[in-house]
Order: sequence, then structure tokens, then C-alpha cells
Amino acid sequence: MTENKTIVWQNRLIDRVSRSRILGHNSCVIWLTGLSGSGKSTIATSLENELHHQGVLTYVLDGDNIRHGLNNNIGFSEADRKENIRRVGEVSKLFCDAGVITIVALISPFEEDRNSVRSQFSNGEFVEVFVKCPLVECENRDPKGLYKKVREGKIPNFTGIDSPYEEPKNPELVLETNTMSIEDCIKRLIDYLVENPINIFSIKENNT
Ligand SMILES: Nc1ncnc2c1ncn2[C@@H]1O[C@H](COP(=O)(O)OS(=O)(=O)O)[C@@H](OP(=O)(O)O)[C@H]1O
Ligand SMILES: Nc1ncnc2c1ncn2[C@@H]1O[C@H](COP(=O)(O)OP(=O)(O)O)[C@@H](O)[C@H]1O
Repeated sequence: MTENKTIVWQNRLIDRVSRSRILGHNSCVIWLTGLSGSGKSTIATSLENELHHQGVLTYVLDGDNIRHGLNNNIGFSEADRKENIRRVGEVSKLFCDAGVITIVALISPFEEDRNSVRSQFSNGEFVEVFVKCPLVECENRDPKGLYKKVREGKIPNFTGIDSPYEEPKNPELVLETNTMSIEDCIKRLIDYLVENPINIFSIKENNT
């Protein structure tokens, strides 16, 4: 972190618990990581839809969309991906503090970067979900025609092809999208959110 002694943290009167009381639920970050085409965006969209209809305030931070705005100066080099994840991590922290169930869909290929984001949250607030799907199946799906372009030599540094993807070692959840239906994945996620450290529907009184 850059040290800047001319900048002083400002305390505020309204905290996250107060906001959660108004909303009627807790907040956390659900961080979907996986190869292109593994199902991150599909799961993020379906999960948001399901939670929204249960009266939960959600927001999806999807890599593709964030790269149209906040991160439109970010490419796909290792350094750029790291900065992409750092920024989205910071934004997810703000959204979570605002009381929103924040669903992140980013390839986020490097374990160190994901762990760095995780380290900024309390136990249970950061839910890492490995959206697991074999590369061959992702390429077969090719929902945006990107793998085809990669094979034609039109996209360099593509994750899983000529840029690495480090699988999570201890994710909270693994969703194997080549064997599970989308509905199964959403059910598994919702069950996790209710049963595990942060039950989103029971407001925790000791988080600040
Ligand atoms: N070189 C390369 N490698 C991987 N992906 C690429 C690349 N170029 C463009 N795209 C498109 O960008 C989306 C990935 O952006 P992310 O911000 O999630 O990537 S990262 O976390 O910074 O690695 C990714 O979206 P998803 O397919 O939804 O994963 C692709 O559509
Ligand atoms: N269980 C599943 N979960 C998510 N997507 C699935 C699943 N099974 C099949 N798919 C399909 O896989 C594709 C995933 O594309 P997408 O969500 O854009 O992936 P990503 O965001 O990881 O690049 C979609 O066409 C989706 O319908």
C-alpha cells in the first residue's frame, strides 16, 4: 500500500450493520473465477436473478463490462490482469460495505491476486467459487467465438491457451459446469449462502 501521511481516514456515523438492518440481509462477495466460457457470467446473471426475486440487493461486477468503463485502460498482460483484479477487489469491498451482495465474474487467473483480495475481508465475507470446466469443453462452447479467433492467431495471451490459469486450491465452492446444470449450480450457491459463515438472511451484529 502507498503510504501517504497527508491523507487521513474519515470515520462516518452510519456503518454497514445499520445499512444491513435497512436492507434486511447481510452482504458478502461471491467471487466467480474460471476459464473463459466456463460459465461465470451465466451463473452470475442467474444467481442475481434468483436473489433479486427473494428481495436481496445484488450487483454483478463482470470483467467484460468493467473493462468497458473503469478498466478500459487495462489489457491482458500479467501486470494488467493483476491491476484489473486489484481494482475490482477494491470496488467489491465498497459494494459489500454498502450492504450489497456483490457477485464478481472475473477470470482472475492468479492465486496470489485472489488471495490478496480475500485477505481484505473477514471470515465468510469472501466466497471464492471455482467455476470449473475443462478447457476442451469451454472451447467447444465458445459462446463469444473467442477461442476460434485464438486458434486463428488473432488473440494473444489467451487464458488457458498461452496465458496461465491457476486453479484455486481451497475455494469455498467448486461448480463443475460440464456435469452440473445451471439450476444445480444456483441451488448449490444459495444453499452455501444460507448455511455457511455468512447466512445472508440473518443480520450479523458484530461486523463493522
Ligand atoms: N487474452 C484474453 N484472455 C482472456 N480473456 C480475454 C482475452 N481477450 C479478451 N478476453 C475477454 O475478456 C474477458 C476476461 O476479462 P477478465 O477481466 O475477466 O480477465 S482477467 O481476470 O483480467 O484475466 C473474457 O470474458 P469471459 O469469456 O467472460 O471470461 C473474454 O471475453
Ligand atoms: N452449469 C452451467 N453453468 C453455467 N454455464 C453453463 C452451464 N452449463 C452450460 N453452460 C453454458 O456455458 C456457457 C458459458 O458462457 P459464459 O457464462 O459466458 O462463460 P464465462 O462468463 O465464464 O466466459 C453458456 O453458453 C452457458 O449456457
